[in-house]
Amino acid sequence: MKITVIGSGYVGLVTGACLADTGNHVLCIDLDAGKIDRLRRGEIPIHEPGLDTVVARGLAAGRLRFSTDYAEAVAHAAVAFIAVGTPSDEDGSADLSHVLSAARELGRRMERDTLVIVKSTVPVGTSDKVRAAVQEQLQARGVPHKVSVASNPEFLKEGLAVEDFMRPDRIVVGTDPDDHRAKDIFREMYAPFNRNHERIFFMDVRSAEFTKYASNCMLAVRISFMNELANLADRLKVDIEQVRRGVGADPRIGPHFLYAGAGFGGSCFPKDLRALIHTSEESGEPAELMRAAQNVNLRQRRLLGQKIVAHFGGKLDGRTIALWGLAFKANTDDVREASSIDIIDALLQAGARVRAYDPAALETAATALKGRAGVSLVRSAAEALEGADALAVVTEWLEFRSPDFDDLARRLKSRVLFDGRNLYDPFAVRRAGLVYQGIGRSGVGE
Ligand SMILES: NC(=O)C1=CN([C@@H]2O[C@H](COP(=O)(O)OP(=O)(O)OC[C@H]3O[C@@H](n4cnc5c(N)ncnc54)[C@H](O)[C@@H]3O)[C@@H](O)[C@H]2O)C=CC1
Ligand SMILES: O=C(O)[C@H]1O[C@H](OP(=O)(O)OP(=O)(O)OC[C@H]2O[C@@H](n3ccc(=O)[nH]c3=O)[C@H](O)[C@@H]2O)[C@H](O)[C@@H](O)[C@@H]1O
Repeated sequence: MKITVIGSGYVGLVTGACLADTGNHVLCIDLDAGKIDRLRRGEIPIHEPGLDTVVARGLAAGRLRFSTDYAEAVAHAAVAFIAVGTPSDEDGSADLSHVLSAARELGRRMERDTLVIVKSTVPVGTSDKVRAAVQEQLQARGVPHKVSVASNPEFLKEGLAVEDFMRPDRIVVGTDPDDHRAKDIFREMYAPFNRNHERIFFMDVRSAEFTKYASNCMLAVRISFMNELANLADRLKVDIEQVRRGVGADPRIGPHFLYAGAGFGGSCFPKDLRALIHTSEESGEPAELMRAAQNVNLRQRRLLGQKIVAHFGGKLDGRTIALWGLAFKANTDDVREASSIDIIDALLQAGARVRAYDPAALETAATALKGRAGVSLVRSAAEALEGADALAVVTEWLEFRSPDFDDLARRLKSRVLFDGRNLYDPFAVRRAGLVYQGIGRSGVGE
């Protein structure tokens, strides 16, 4: 099948590369000429495990191509994904300008009936706006082509994007109920990923759009709930990690996504929560749970910084804090809405100097932290510890999982370890002579 993908970021690039890998001829386009130049050379502009191999295979086979040209995109295929960004607008709603601009560009050039698939995360009703935007252009040109619009939200996780796309737990597809041609295209396109033919959930377009927000917001609420329990556990001298295992053993609850920590970040949970709250309140429905989840998270992102400041009696003048992890989670270079930024701000405000290291996010963090004096971004975990009083671990990268605690105790002047992701055994840390502070673990081994 010939497929065009508009927007070559985390979602568009993974979608295009994986669909090329299963034999389709895919053209990915983007407005960012620098990004497209790098992709043409086989360079991957984001850190995403395994993506380089899939892109290289597609380029070598001639099934994956990159362009900045909408005319080429439209000429290439009668199936076009829109996978551009939908950032938060000032009022929290999803900014649809990129999506609608892509739709207009398509409409300006379409020369045949086309299926437009909205993959970006968009509020209920957006597919209708996309259809209207395309049709308006077609009418202006006086051409009779038919546009069919489907919703196919993406559920991949950064850091596991290729794996998630190749082995999805579900493929949600919203079409007009009688759009059999669109459904056939989806069945054919997703056949290689649709294990046992059980993975595609066809539904109406509005329900598909809503399913995406419902999923992300459900997970966000779950994490905030665990964080709230963790903060209570801290006061009650309970170990939230033992509680997590006990709670997660109930199959009605399940063990995944129950990790308390320094709060959730990234380009999606915070943004999608804001967007659904906006939709909810605009529709006259109070979004009480979602607002609470949002507030808990804003507090949680600041918590580790506050714990550090409190440990040193409210002032960090002359202190240096080592930070391991800047990305919002492991296996990505993404620092959008990462807790590390809130923590760094709290530390700087209290007068500290920060030495921060991340295996993949140094470049993105340098941009995000521009203008903040007092932060040094360093090239290794060991370098971050130089002259440091305490260590704060913010991202759960594999290379931070088993440090030599005796060595840490020798290097850290004040011998304190703040574990923002509950990675360590507090007994082992304390045996090495370090003070241990996790999230919801004050009762362990004291
Ligand atoms: N990042 C993630 O893990 C996931 C993101 N999503 C959703 O997918 C959408 C895209 O997200 P990301 O891939 O993370 O964004 P991104 O920011 O990495 O990529 C978006 C790309 O679209 C390009 N672009 C913007 N306007 C354009 C236009 N008019 N024509 C052509 N290209 C254009 C940008 O230059 C950029 O390269 C968002 O709605 C997001 O909520 C959904 C699931 C997972
Ligand atoms: O719409 C999206 O963009 C994507 O958003 C999330 O994926 P992602 O943001 O890549 O990362 P997650 O693994 O979900 O983690 C999000 C945040 O929650 C935090 N988290 C996660 C799990 C947990 O138990 N506790 C916890 O604090 C992570 O540290 C991270 O900051 C969803 O998991 C994907 O299904 C969805 O497609």
